[in-house]
Amino acid sequence: MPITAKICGLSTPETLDAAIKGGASHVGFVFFPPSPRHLSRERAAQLAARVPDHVARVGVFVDPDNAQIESAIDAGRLDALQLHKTSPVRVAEIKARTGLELWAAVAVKTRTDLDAARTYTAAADRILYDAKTPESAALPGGMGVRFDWALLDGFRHPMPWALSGGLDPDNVAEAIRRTRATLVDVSSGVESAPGIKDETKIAAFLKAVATL
Ligand SMILES: O=C(O)c1ccccc1N[C@@H]1O[C@H](COP(=O)(O)O)[C@@H](O)[C@H]1O
Repeated sequence: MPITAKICGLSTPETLDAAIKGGASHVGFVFFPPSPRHLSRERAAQLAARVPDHVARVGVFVDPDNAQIESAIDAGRLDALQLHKTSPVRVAEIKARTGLELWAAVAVKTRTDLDAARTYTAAADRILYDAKTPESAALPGGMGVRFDWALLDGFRHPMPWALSGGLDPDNVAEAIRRTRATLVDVSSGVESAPGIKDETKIAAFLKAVATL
């Protein structure tokens, strides 16, 4: 099965184009004001217009309300929604309202954390295993925190899934070999500073994925 990749937190035409040119299957637009990657609706609309049909636009949210979601879907022409810190009931409501592909982020630090994946079976289309960030952290993701990939050994995934959390051009091949992920997601690992994507790192990440 080909390995695919999402480059998340894109905010400029140049870095978006680098992700598309490098072969990303998905591009991520963050709609969460505390994030250095947060996009205004205007900026999202400008970027969305550059994305060809074969690349999916994923909106990233943290327990959003309906108005936030609806304006972002319109502006970013979103194909899928990635929801962090959002309950299974709320994910199901959002699925019913939007009809879009829904990704439920599951924050992982211990094996027990994986149990949450099963609570989304009726609501989400994909689980995104992400590293749990510290309680005091400003963001639930996008901080380059990695979890122990061995926690996924022998775990029966209840639905399609993707791997994220602390991936970068140097470790993504090992992560894929270790976990057998077929979709990987990166944000800070292809940046030169928080919120500043690096075209060279994006290309290196996608090359590392493509050579597997
Ligand atoms: O990137 C953000 O700013 C962000 C904000 C709020 C929720 C999630 C966010 N990013 C997601 O976090 C994971 C892991 O990121 P990293 O590669 O460890 O930096 C990724 O799925 C991003 O989409």
